[in-house]
Amino acid sequence: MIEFQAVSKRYPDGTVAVDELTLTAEERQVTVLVGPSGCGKTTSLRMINRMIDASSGEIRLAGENITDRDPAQLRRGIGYVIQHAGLFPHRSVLDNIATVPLLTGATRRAARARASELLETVGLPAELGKRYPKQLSGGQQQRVGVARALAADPPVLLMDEPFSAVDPIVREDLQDELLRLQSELGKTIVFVTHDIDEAVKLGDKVAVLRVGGKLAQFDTPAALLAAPVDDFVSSFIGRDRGYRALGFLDGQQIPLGPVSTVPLGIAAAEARGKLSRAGWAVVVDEGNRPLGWISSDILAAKGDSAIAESDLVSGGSLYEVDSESAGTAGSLRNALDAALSSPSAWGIAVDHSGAVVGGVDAASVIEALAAARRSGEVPT
Ligand SMILES: Nc1ncnc2c1ncn2[C@@H]1O[C@H](COP(=O)(O)OP(=O)(O)OP(=O)(O)O)[C@@H](O)[C@H]1O
Repeated sequence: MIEFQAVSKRYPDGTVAVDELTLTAEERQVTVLVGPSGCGKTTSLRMINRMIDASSGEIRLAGENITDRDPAQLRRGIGYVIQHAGLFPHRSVLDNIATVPLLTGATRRAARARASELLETVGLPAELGKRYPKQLSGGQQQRVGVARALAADPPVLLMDEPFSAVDPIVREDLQDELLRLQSELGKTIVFVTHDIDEAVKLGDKVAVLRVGGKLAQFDTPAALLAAPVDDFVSSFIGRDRGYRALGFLDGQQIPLGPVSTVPLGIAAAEARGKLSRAGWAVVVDEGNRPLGWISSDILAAKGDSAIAESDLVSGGSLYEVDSESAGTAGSLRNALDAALSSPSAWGIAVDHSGAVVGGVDAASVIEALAAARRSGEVPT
């Protein structure tokens, strides 16, 4: 656990970068510091490993004031990942990852073995170990940066805009990977970003800072989206917050309705009798997994021939009712998106094997939201 108690940082030129910051980053959780440029995020992060010393206040790590610790020894328990990975350009990937174990007395062989293991942990193929950083993509370099920070198995990980320099798709992959890693490793992570979407996706708790280094709000992502404390926070959170807040509400209370399904290859005449009242059916494979939609109009044009894949209208997103993956799967947002993106306006609900278990429409998602509000599950 990392506790900031009334911590301030005033630089020699008089700039107050952090002003009386008080917050606790809980053990084994991801705490995100987010806010506009210059609000003191990096300064706050670097005070934790004493790359910057606070001007006043106290930071306690596992109950101990960090100023009582030797900075070098303190940093051995704290991994640090930065934008552009900060890799040594003239060392191979494996040697980059092995840096800290070598410094702390591991043999070359043990350090390299640990480095290979970590390459796999962060999802990189072993053969990349021999390359130099510039021979990797930006996303791969960031993964190596994470592996290097994990090499000494530190309980605490500080991450300063680690994914900002990569394109949005790679960035999402890296975020998903971090969530997966975190569910296995359970580090105490403090993560800095200026991107509110990244903050609410990754954070167990999110601290929104305003310029001048003042804490505006410290809350769970769900509470932040549902009830921003003031205009600054709500404008920083931005558009669509009502929709994004649905991502934190479990869809389990939505009643699933029946969905008409027909197997691929069935004769059009037979399928006609199985359409829903609105004139649609989901075509499924032998595992009852959805392949696409068929409508009365399409069937009318088919006469008596069998339904082929080329006849299908592609479906929208799927509502994954019992997904264990990180992210918004299984949430009201997932359900609403499935309904809104479906050609029939009826979202397909699937189980963990991808098989159809029912359908969901937008109205029942809205009703589930209203029920969550009545029960106080949604902060107001
Ligand atoms: N060494 C320094 N001397 C004087 N002022 C500094 C110094 N380092 C940072 N600052 C100022 O302190 C404030 C906070 O800087 P910091 O880098 O912590 O912000 P940040 O929120 O991480 O910003 P960004 O998102 O742009 O990286 C800014 O006004 C910055 O200009």
